[in-house]
Amino acid sequence: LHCSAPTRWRWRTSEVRPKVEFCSLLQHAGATKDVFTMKEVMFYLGQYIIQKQLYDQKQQHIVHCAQDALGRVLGVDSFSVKEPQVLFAMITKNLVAVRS
Ligand SMILES: C[C@@H](c1ccc(Cl)cc1)n1cnc(-c2ccccc2)c1-c1c(C(=O)NCCN2CCN(C3CCCCC3)CC2)[nH]c2cc(Cl)ccc12
Repeated sequence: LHCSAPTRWRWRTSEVRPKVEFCSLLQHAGATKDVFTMKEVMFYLGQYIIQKQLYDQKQQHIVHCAQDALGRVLGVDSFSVKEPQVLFAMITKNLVAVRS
């Protein structure tokens, strides 16, 4: 089990406030608020990646974001969705806990 990934309970209950630029990405994907559960953050990020076609057509678990705001926010040119720990570490840098 990925110890750094939020436990299932925290996934749905604790709320986070994304930092400004990160929040505009989520709103681009259809979010209409500025406080989310982690589950919602991941849902909207998934939608963002799909809408902007950032995933590799051949290897669909690879996301290329060097030319996108997502890359600036996460601080990487690409990542694999098969490395949740790496992903959570990058994403949590852009979140402020609201209610643990
Ligand atoms: C299990 C989940 C996940 C969730 C969290 C983590 Cl840390 C890793 C992985 N996941 C598995 N593949 C994806 C994925 C792959 C390519 C493009 C978009 C999403 C996702 C991601 C979801 C999501 O909410 N996923 C719903 C079901 N997915 C199935 C895959 N579907 C895609 C398959 C490739 C072709 C496009 C659709 C999209 C819906 N949210 C994410 C946000 C980011 Cl920053 C990165 C990845 C995802």
